[in-house]
Amino acid sequence: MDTTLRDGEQTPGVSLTPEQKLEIATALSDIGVNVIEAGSAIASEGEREAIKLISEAGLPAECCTYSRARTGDIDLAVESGADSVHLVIPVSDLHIEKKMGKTRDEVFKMAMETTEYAKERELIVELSGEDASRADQDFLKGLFKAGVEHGADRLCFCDTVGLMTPERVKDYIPKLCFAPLSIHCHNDLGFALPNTVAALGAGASCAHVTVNGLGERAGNTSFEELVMSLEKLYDFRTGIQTEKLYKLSTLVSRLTRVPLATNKPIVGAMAFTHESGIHAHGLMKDSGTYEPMHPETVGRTRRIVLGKHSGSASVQAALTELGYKPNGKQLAEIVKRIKELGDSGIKVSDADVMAIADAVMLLECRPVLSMKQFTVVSGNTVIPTASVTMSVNGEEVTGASTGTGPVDAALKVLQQSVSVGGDITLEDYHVDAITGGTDAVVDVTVKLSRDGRVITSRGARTDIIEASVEAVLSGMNRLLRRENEDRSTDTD
Ligand SMILES: CC(=O)SCCNC(=O)CCNC(=O)[C@H](O)C(C)(C)COP(=O)(O)OP(=O)(O)OC[C@H]1O[C@@H](n2cnc3c(N)ncnc32)[C@H](O)[C@@H]1OP(=O)(O)O
Ligand SMILES: CC(=O)C(=O)O
Repeated sequence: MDTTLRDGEQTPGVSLTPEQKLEIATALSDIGVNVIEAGSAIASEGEREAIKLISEAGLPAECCTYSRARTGDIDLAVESGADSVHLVIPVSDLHIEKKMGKTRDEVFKMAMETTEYAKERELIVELSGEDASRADQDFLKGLFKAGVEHGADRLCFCDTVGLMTPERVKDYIPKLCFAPLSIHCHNDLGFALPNTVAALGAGASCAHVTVNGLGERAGNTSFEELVMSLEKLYDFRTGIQTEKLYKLSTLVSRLTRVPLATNKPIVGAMAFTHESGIHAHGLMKDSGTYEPMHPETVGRTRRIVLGKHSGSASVQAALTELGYKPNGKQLAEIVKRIKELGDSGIKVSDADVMAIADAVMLLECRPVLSMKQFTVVSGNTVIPTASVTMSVNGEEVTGASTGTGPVDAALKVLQQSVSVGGDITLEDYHVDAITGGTDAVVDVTVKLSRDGRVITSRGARTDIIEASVEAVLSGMNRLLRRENEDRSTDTD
């Protein structure tokens, strides 16, 4: 039973429209879920509309609604067209006495009467013990046994605040299977998945799950984690089309506006993403070296991202994927710059890699100019001034210039110092911070022209002045190289 639309929607702040619920229910049914708990008919008009929409959609999955042990709730379940009720009755003394202000006998009677009431209205009844993990197990056993005698089709053991252990589950569950038994676990201590697996191993035949592990507080047993654990670790065929898991997860994340933790198993952004050079190198030889399952099994693809832990194999692979064919020297420089970015605490994005590769590979095109050093002085009491020492066709050239700001000064000194460049004009200058934040990689794009020839080039560095210098130098080199190529053509 998937309860994303009921317990999952009880995640504080989550609220779905009837249409959104139908969209999720359709995806749940399509992936192979048997029972969909669509909501709580008692909760609101919108809930009833959603349950109605889902129950009338003709989905193969059973449409269930949460119901308290109250006839009014059951009436609304009938009105909304649900096939079944998840009929919940508190069973621990804490809940019976403190929350309900009743006795065990009174809740026992409520459970029996409402079970009969629901059965008379032809609903499938899953009689559920709330806070069953803290209940007197003999009382629970008696209530479940009698519930089945009063017509309950299924039973459910709720670990309402996530206090079970797999050991206790194995002890409790076999004694309660008077009818098909469900297990409903919460993840307050991170035990929802192991407790659910233990219950299924101990005789429970149905698991309550939510997509992305949504649900009250720390959530419920995660749908995708349970399915893949059963398939992978227990070699159990769940009947779920696992290759649709990621699509379902992203749909739910988008509609509920609950982002996924990046390290969430199966569906988190990092679940099939690798940065370490040793891992990437191993994966390229055999993906089993560092992946427990093929990403395609759950509808995902592998990603190799680059950072300070990268090695040349992964950088080469990423560049090939991005359409670059660097030579050995260029590759080494790109790896070096990627590691430099990583060392400065920066997450290296694809855009960063492209910008770096563009810059490195353009700079390597038979440079006429190369920078030996540049210095920029700036502040609120000085005129921005830049000085450079460059190699121009193998000769050392130095120069200095002022400007309206440090970037302006740096670009002016480049233009003025390169006599071989002559009247190269800076037509356009554009800055993008690729990753955001003050420590981002700055991507500078410049448009340079000379004698009617216009080219654009880029520089990418964490330092805006360095990026600007790199972009202009790269552009100048391309302009001058073309000019040389033209000259040699003329000579020929
Ligand atoms: C562990 C779980 O996830 S349980 C499911 C939680 N889901 C929800 O709460 C669904 C959304 N809830 C709601 O919309 C509202 O709480 C409603 C419509 C159900 C009830 O609203 P109200 O009538 O204003 O009651 P309120 O929410 O203040 O208190 C809950 C009432 O339900 C009673 N109750 C709680 N659980 C049960 C139960 N399983 N069976 C019968 N009665 C119950 C409480 O004793 C209390 O009764 P009281 O008002 O007579 O004291
Ligand atoms: C019923 C339910 O959602 C619980 O006990 O957690």
